[in-house]
Amino acid sequence: MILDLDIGNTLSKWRLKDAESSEIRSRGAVWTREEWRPGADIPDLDVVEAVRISSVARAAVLEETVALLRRRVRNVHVAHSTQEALGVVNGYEEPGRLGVDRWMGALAGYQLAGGCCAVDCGSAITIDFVLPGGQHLGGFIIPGLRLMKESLKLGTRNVAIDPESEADELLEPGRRTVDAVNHGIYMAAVSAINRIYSEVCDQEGVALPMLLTGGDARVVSRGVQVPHAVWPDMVYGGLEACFPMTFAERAGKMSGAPRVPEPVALEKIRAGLAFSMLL
Ligand SMILES: Nc1ncnc2c1ncn2[C@@H]1O[C@H](COP(=O)(O)OP(=O)(O)O)[C@@H](O)[C@H]1O
Ligand SMILES: CC(C)(COP(=O)(O)O)[C@@H](O)C(=O)NCCC(=O)O
Ligand SMILES: [K+]
Repeated sequence: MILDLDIGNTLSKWRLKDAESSEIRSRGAVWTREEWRPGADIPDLDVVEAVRISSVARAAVLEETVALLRRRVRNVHVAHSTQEALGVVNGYEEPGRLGVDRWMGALAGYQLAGGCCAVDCGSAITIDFVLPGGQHLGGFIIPGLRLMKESLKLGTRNVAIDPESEADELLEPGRRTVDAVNHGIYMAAVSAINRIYSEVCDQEGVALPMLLTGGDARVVSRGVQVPHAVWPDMVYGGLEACFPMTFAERAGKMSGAPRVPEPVALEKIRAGLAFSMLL
């Protein structure tokens, strides 16, 4: 079995993948803050022959996790943000400082769609752009939904936005604190994503397919007007592309990859921008 780890600032997600069939056997998540201890809903390492890790947590957490795993597993691969990989050139002045989860998302998005806009709705919401030729432009970072809520200190932190609630419901003025907060942070997130996407596509003269991932992707997806696809395993896709092990991965196939969304015409994006400028 292959154990893939996506260690974020809130949750450490893991996924067990069958090395022969490429089938995903199980998955789970534990809070990143706590030590990464066996038994706490993580898989039995005896069945694991290789581990692939994307981590943005503190170096100490990663070192501890790698040390623990190396005692039990032969192959442990740790992903890093590099100057270039798989045809993508890192747009950061200091490539190593780009969050590894963002780099994994950019690589997976490029392998799937070529040029793309990769949005990861986690502790932070990150929005990255890769041009059709593989040039990563850098991106934008805004607080994630939970962080925005916590910053308000209005005691609404644990009241998540109901992923099943109607999108237009979230456009209504809130008549209770929790609704005022949830509608506000939802609009902040989706408005930023819609506008940033349009501005960058306008600047670069290309309409890019958008791929959405992260724990809040389902909620945010409902408000994103840009044609997009939700790919929960996009960060894992970057690990599969960087460290291909199964037959399917060697053929460039990434688990759970969605059909590439058809962007709207650039003219339409530009018209939308012009109109929003008039408001
Ligand atoms: N089981 C969960 N526990 C905590 N947050 C969750 C959970 N499921 C979804 N979320 C939402 O997803 C976000 C964390 O998503 P994730 O992409 O895992 O973050 P990160 O990669 O930054 O750790 C939280 O901000 C929260 O809004
Ligand atoms: C921006 C992030 C905190 C997002 O991480 P996440 O929301 O997945 O926990 C992470 O990508 C990170 O630590 N980046 C390093 C700084 C940068 O990308 O510029
Ligand atoms: K993430």
